[in-house]
Amino acid sequence: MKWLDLPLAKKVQGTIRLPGSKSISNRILLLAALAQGTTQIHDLLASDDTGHMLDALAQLGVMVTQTEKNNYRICGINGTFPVTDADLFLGNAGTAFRPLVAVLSLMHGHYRLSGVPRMHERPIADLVDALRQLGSNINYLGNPGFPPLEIKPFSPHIIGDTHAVRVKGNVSSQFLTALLMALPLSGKKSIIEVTGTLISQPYIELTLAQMQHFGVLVEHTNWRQFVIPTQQKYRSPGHLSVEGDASSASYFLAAGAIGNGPVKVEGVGCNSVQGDVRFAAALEQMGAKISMGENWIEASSGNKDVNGKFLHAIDLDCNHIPDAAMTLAVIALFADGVTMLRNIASWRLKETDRLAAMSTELRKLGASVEEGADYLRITPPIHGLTPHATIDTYDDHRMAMCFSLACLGAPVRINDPQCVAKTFPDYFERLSQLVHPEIK
Ligand SMILES: O=C(O)C1=C[C@@H](OP(=O)(O)O)[C@@H](O)[C@H](O)C1
Ligand SMILES: C=C(OP(=O)(O)O)C(=O)O
Repeated sequence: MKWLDLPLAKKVQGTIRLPGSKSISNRILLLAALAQGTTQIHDLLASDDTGHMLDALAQLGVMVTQTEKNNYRICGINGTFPVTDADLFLGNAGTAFRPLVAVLSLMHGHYRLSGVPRMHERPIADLVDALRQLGSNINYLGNPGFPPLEIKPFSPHIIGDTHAVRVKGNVSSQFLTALLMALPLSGKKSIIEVTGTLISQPYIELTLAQMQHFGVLVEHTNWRQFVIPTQQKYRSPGHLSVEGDASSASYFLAAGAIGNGPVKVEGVGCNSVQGDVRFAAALEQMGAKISMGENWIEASSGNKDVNGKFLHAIDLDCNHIPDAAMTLAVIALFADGVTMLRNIASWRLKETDRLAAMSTELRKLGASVEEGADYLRITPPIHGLTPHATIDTYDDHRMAMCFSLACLGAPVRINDPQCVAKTFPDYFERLSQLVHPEIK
């Protein structure tokens, strides 16, 4: 489908069972593959990003069995992949590409890793530089600093019993995640020092929590220095269930807050390990009514102000919720004033340059947008959203999902809606179960 026309919607109400978290799914797939023992995974996300991880693991010789629609059995390889020569295509999945580079670079095989053209524009030098300190043998096959990559057998630089490595934290937290997940394979004590400011920190907490499920404990000092004690091995916990995706929850919660609601999402709640649950707090700050249980969150509109607006503008540092912050940018169209979203420079390096894309598309709906190096300042249109805007999505699932919310203010056309397959293939079907077009 080349585009999807969404009619103006007025009533938004209902309950959605969320698909599994992308970030948890890809982490536990890799850890289950590396572990000793067999892991049964329940509620895995079915999407392009997890499909790439599953295919790569199968190519590397891991026994992967789908036991039910979203359930898998993974037979762990206890530290060494059986296949020592492979070409892996990983699409645009950062959560597959970066950890696999780190893990494979500590093994004794020949591997080539590539992705879609955009993946070849997403930087990886900070991770490669860190791995080279250990003796990894990685070459750039295209532009220096970017995928595709060739990995040759590991020849350790460090003869002693401690690996010490420095990694930059200010471009993507996925580089630190990749090192953390890979280094226990060495069996040595590892010390990782983060240089520069660590961005997207909740994703590191998520990494440590998943490693802990597989029996590896990491100590850290103020998120600057991480120590993996010697002789820790990944061991299967037997069974694991994947939480619902907190970033995917943001679109439905936003719909509830803009369009009366209530909208309830199930699968994620106050006990979640995902940083993006804190999107709910931002929404509450904007005036939405939020309630939460252990495994659910519900959002509905608060009280209208004198101008008939439910939602207040906010000024927020969004570094801790880089993905869900995109949803806030579209909610800003419905707020009573100027919204500032700060500290989001990493947006430029994701599925597209999200700062540029977001500014361009918000303007099509009538907003005035100031695009800074690391912020967006969004002034909503005074007289409602411009109807019948055609929104480009830049092969970015989150652009498509965020801008679907515009239909709560005006009819809108979403180009190339199928890009949601990266993390949420049936997003639009699920949305249509909640959002009811205005009946004339
Ligand atoms: O580790 C992860 O699962 C992720 C980390 C974040 O990336 P950055 O660390 O590059 O901000 C986030 O945007 C991405 O969707 C998933
Ligand atoms: C940045 C994202 O993906 P990736 O895991 O490919 O970095 C995202 O899902 O918003």
